[in-house]
Amino acid sequence: MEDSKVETTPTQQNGKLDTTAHQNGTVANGKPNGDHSTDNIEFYEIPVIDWRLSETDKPRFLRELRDAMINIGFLYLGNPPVPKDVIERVKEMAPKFFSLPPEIKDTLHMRNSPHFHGYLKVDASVTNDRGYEYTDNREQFNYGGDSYYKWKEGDPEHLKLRGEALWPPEEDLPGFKETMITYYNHLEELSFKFTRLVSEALGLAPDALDILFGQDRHLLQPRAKVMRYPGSTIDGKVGSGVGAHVDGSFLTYLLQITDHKTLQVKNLSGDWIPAPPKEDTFVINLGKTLEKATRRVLPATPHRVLAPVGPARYSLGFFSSVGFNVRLSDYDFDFPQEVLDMKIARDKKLGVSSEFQFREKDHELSGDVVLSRKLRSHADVAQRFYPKLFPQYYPDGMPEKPMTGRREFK
Ligand SMILES: O=C(O)CCC(=O)C(=O)O
Ligand SMILES: [Fe+2]
Repeated sequence: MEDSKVETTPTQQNGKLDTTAHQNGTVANGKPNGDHSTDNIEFYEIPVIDWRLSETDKPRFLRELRDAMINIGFLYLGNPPVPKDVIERVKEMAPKFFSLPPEIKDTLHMRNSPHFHGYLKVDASVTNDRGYEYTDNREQFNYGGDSYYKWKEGDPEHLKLRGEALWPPEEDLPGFKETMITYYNHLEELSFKFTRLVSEALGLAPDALDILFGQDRHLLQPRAKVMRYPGSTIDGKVGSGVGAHVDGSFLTYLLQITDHKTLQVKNLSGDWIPAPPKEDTFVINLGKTLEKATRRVLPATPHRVLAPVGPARYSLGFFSSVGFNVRLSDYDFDFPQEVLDMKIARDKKLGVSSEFQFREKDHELSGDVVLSRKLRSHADVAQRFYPKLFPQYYPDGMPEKPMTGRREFK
């Protein structure tokens, strides 16, 4: 989506990839040579915040969380409260999806899901990132939980967004559905707990942000996605897994399944920093929905994945989001001056204005905003399941080629 695309300005140290290191499955460390500031703003490493501190030393946990969120936008959550065996099982199971025969994956294609769940093939879109032409390259399996609102005639169209995922037949991948849903349920639980800590870290009451979720968990829009990035070079160029983007989510919880060090995040100084997998952690990043809900106290952070050269990389994302009926512009949280001062200091250092302006669509129901992004990205689903809306989005009919070059918003 256009508004998730990231304009990048080449700088000396982020201008070129170290392709030698990349061949080995690693990328150049974004650190410039020589001295550099290690303060929170020009960060060169993403902090690990240990979940256990939230029980043993909560003030420290909240302070670390606040600093990471306001000044960085990315963090590792160490020792998250998800049973280790659940994580081990999902790491083993998730990649198996992609070894299913192509005809089975085809029956599970997203074009068969009114809820935008299911399989998407390698996307050959090209992202023009920093003047380099990268070819995006990944397969995905999108899914949701097993409890959801059931759409009925007369309901708003956006309520169709949440519904049953497309699962492979049990005999073809025994245990897959159960493993993926168990993981999803744990992540959903974590996302509620973690959001309360985010609220406290920002100096609000623990339940202040809950209002964005409403009362009914069936009317929320979280999603999960398993990703496979095949090793690639195209015409001698380094391939891209997914080009620079920010997530549309509230918060994203990422499990890096393989050892590749090809996830990179962009720091506030404009440098690309590696976010390598770390044992017993999730990478957490802030999405555009949270950025808007906090009027950019918490900015969404650009990131990208380079394609590995060699064995495929696998990852699993959980994207939390707000209720269908929430209008982001309705909320103006009362942050303490200390937090606002941090935001102002950050913006000053970055040379950007601290003024925040909503766009027109932020006054719409969040369900409609999300549906609109999805319809734009998936003309085939729009045509089949949203015939009333299709002509509005595609006045010239079905586009000849699938939409490419778009970054999908979760
Ligand atoms: O695969 C990853 O590590 C990150 C994927 C990502 O950024 C996304 O799907 O939004
Ligand atoms: Fe992302």
